[in-house]
Amino acid sequence: MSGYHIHVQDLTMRFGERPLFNAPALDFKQGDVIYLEGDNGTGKTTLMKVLAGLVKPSSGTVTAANRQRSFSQPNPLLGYALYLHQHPYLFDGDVSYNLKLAQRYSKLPKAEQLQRLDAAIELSQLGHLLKSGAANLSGGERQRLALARTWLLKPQLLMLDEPISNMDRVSQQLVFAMIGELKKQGTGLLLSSHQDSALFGLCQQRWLIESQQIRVSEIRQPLAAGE
Ligand SMILES: Nc1ncnc2c1ncn2[C@@H]1O[C@H](COP(=O)(O)OP(=O)(O)OP(=O)(O)O)[C@@H](O)[C@H]1O
Repeated sequence: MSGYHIHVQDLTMRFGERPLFNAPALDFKQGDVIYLEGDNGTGKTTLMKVLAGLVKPSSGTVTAANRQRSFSQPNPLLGYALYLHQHPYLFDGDVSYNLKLAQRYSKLPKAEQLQRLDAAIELSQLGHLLKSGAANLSGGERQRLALARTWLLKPQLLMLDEPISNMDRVSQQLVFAMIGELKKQGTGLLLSSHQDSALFGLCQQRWLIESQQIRVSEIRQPLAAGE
């Protein structure tokens, strides 16, 4: 396997006696844009946490390509695919502080970091709120800030949990545009939703959790004019 690639084999997940889902095989890699669909409580968040290495599956293997277990990194999945929670955690302090703190974790060259910071502020339309306390932001603004922070890191694999749920149209459009830009940059994206969403139009594959099975299917998008 070359590039970033998570491979899942013979996965089962249950909590106590209660089965949640199983999947014979799943692949999530750079360039993939996957729509993860399922009703409330079917296990979308849990699956993302399994792929992020935050939750151990009941059985099966989850492998991160080219990532070795080591003394300093006993769990090769941690930090491999970024996972953005539906209710993201923000740090005390203003918007600018939250962005700068994220930038510290960037491994990109300085010039690219600064370019991405400008782009993140522009795309998330947070320029007028840079000095506002993160705690005072609206729900949509919080989501935009969380995605802007993630954007700074230029992730190879990114999982977004219900990224446009409970947002007004303006925030939805901004987040949609940011996700579209990440797609153009080749970031592998796994986007969860419990309802029909405009995000479906960006995706090439669907993982549907239904009847405790994860079913994979290809999505054939209509060709845009000129294609
Ligand atoms: N640590 C846990 N222990 C026991 N049960 C859990 C645990 N985590 C999640 N669950 C249960 O597993 C089920 C799936 O939860 P999960 O959050 O993954 O679903 P979801 O598809 O993301 O739901 P939603 O669309 O409502 O966000 C839920 O019934 C939840 O209560």
